[in-house]
Amino acid sequence: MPSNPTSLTSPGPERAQALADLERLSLQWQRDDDIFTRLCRRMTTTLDLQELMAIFAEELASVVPFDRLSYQHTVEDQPVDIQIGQGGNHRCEYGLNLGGEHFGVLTLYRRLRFAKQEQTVIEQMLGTAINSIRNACRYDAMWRASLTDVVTGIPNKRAFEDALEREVSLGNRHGDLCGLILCDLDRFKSVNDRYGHMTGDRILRATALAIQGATRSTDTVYRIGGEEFGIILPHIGDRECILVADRIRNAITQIRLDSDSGPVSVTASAGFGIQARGESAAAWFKRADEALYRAKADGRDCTRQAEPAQNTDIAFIDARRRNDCPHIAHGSGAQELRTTYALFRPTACGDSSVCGPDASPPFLQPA
Ligand SMILES: Nc1nc2c(ncn2[C@@H]2O[C@H](COP(=O)(O)OP(=O)(O)OP(=O)(O)O)[C@@H](O)[C@H]2O)c(=O)[nH]1
Repeated sequence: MPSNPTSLTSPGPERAQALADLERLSLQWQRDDDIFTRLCRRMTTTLDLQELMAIFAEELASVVPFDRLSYQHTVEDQPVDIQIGQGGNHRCEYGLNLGGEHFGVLTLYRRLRFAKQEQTVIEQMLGTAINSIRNACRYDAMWRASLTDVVTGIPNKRAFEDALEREVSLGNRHGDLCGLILCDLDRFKSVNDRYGHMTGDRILRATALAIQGATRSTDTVYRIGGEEFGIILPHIGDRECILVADRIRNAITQIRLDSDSGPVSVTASAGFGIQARGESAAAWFKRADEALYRAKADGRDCTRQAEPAQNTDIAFIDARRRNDCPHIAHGSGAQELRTTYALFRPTACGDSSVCGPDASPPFLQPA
């Protein structure tokens, strides 16, 4: 520390001395690499709990070896379970609390019992890390809340859109196609009008549960509108998808709620479509939505299948070819592919089996 910080602002030789002290201090700080300072610096570089625990484990292992670190917590009703390393039958367990709030349980395992001195260092390191762990837990809670519907507690429209995009990328890359069911309660406005909004909310919650109960654990259910639900179903074909859509509608029809104005029940309409190769998320959703619209127009309480996708098979073939051809090296989705193909076509590599003139899909026109 400068011997007297106020001399930094006073003219004369005292200021020169204070500046020299300050410079020494800053150099010393930059050189300081004790374990606690380093841990503190590294723990502020991320808000991701998994990364944070990896940093903590790495720094701790450099002073107190251990076989396994386990961190368990519940954020927004969802379990967080991080495991680093394996083995060890002795354990030290720490409940992480700060300002009266709980931020999970961290447990260290080892074949050899932890000595008292080691426990002291572990506790000091946890004391250094706890603020960063708290910040990461809060960030995680906010992030999860932004993807969760407040009425039903299931993932919301934003989560649905992310998931649909993810499925489209996976489907186009691996050819493993998914089903999409859109399910909408019938004349829900009249339920609200007749039984009240609170009962309407209870119906929405019961619907979410009914859909989850009628689908596999690998399927995901989202509330994507007022009384509209989206269900993404991996590894499914047309025939199975219609059965699931009807099973969902049947489960919704079974819902019975008591209210001041008598028992409440609802029906639902559904539209579904299997993702087509090369199809964009927006186009896939639009097909399923049009099918739902037809189900409503056909009198409700029924399921309708989406029309087949347009041209996407050819676009998918082109996507495969694009990967093989160094001249056609970017873009994704059928729409973009057409442009990409048209732009890059004139400079194609000349290998006719990959991108020669004979292989040109008929709908692709030069830009
Ligand atoms: N209770 C409750 N109602 C909601 C919520 N969000 C939207 N709604 C209601 O859902 C109803 C949707 O009405 P409409 O879009 O006319 O559709 P509908 O009455 O179900 O008719 P169809 O879909 O054509 O069968 C409206 O009354 C909205 O107020 C919610 O979070 N809770």
